[in-house]
Amino acid sequence: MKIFTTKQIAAIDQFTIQQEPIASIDLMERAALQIANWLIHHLSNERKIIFFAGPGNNGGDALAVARIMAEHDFICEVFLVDFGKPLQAEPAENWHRLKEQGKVKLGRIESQESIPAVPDDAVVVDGLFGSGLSRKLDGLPLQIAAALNASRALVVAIDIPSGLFGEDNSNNDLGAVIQADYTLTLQFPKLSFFFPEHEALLGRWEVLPIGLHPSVISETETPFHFLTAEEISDKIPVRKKFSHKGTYGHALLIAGSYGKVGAALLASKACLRSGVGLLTAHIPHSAYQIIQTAVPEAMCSIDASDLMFTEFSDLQQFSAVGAGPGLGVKPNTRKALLRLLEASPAKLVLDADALNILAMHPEWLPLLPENSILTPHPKEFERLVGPSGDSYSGLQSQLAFSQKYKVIVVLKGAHTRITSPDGRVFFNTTGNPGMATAGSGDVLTGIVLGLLAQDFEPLDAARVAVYAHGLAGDLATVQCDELSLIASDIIENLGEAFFQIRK
Ligand SMILES: NC(=O)C1=CN([C@@H]2O[C@H](COP(=O)(O)OP(=O)(O)OC[C@H]3O[C@@H](n4cnc5c(N)ncnc54)[C@H](OP(=O)(O)O)[C@@H]3O)[C@@H](O)[C@H]2O)[C@H](O)CC1
Ligand SMILES: [K+]
Repeated sequence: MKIFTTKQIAAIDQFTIQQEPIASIDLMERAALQIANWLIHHLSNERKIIFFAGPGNNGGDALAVARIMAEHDFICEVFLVDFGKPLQAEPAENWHRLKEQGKVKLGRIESQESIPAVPDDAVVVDGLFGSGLSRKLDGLPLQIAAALNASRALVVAIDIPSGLFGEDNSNNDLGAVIQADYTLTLQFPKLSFFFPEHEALLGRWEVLPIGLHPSVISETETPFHFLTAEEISDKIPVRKKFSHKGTYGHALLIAGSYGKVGAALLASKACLRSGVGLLTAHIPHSAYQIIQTAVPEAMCSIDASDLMFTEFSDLQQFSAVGAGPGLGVKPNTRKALLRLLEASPAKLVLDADALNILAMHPEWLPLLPENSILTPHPKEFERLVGPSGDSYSGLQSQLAFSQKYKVIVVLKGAHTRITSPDGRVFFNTTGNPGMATAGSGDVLTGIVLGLLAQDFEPLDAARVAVYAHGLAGDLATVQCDELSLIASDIIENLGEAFFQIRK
């Protein structure tokens, strides 16, 4: 699904008003009804709701929601922030409707002294600023945000917590932003919702549809997307009756070293659970019995070294190669990785120590075959590209790296993000904090490898693998607390995850 910038959303909004057609006051009412409906279903009407309304349409939404909630017998109080200019258009009309209704206590905030005390058991609806925020908070809005952040009331933000920009917050002061417990965002999540440092500002966020016009949504281009099952399900082919294991590719996994054989084991199992026809695990001699016993479905290619990866044979027979989990970074392993890059496998996924070796030898980066998939966690990514500060800047570095070396980068995290050499970005929406556990990344590498070997387009392999990996992790928590989740649980649930994606 597409993620639009706040500027694009305003344009889509205008198009909807003209083409549907719908009056802008009625579109605001539609948004307000959605928000009010959510609040009515999630809150007790014994809790007082205090609305803070700003000068723009975000404030207009808040005024309309207060009126609707009052009709449903909620105790509402509204504070309009007075910026010394009269309200315009839809916000002015909603202020008028609220006064006419006469069910809501109305107040104005003109200075710090008139900021009301907020009881701990109240609910605050933040309608100060939304997607029209033009500068970071200062003066009175900053004082209001500080007062709300100091209170223990539950805060629900309309569209976006006031003070947070929809995209680039690299120059923002995040301490000045209103900290919401819930963010009810209209029609589309904003780009900044996918960045970890904003988690505490957004709380839990939900997207409420307001019926913006489908044709303009499909015509408006954006590089930013989030992954949904609907958009990837057709990438997973239905198996043909007369197919055989040769139809589904032969993967070579180069993984494990003495003391880190588990990484090879987890990646092998995950690869096999992802539909590959044949898997050869290239492992040090000492890992042979372990792998043959624990993963009897895999064939083994045994390194001359007892301890680590130092050599490989002809790559001709393999449809995809994966390297990295548990390899270590010893000099002989580094040399062998260089030879692997020089052999230029057509489909390649690199993870963990393979990436650490690349960070030690950035001069090898140009050897990466086009459309190779790299799956770093944030620390590995930082070793590769250097520190990049906030997430927005980090995203720019990730895109630049993908474009420079023509590779797909899968940066693992709460919203794992995939950048492609053509400039597109995909954020994942599955997964949970229980997956921050040893071996979870090895499982992802195995899935990517399994899909690549079956001849998935590399970008599709990355997208399906990331989504399925997260979904399997989510399914694992149905029976098991996040705290107890281990990487093997993700593998156990892969079958059900693929099943659900296909549906
Ligand atoms: N399509 C939709 O999603 C719909 C969204 N709706 C709601 O509309 C807002 C966006 O409304 P908009 O009026 O464009 O913007 P805001 O309400 O966020 O605020 C703009 C006004 O605030 C002033 N402003 C901006 N930043 C500051 C600041 N830091 N300090 C003080 N004042 C500020 C701005 O003044 P300027 O000087 O910048 O002109 C404006 O006066 C969206 O978020 C939704 O809630 C619709 O209701 C339905 C469709
Ligand atoms: K807001």
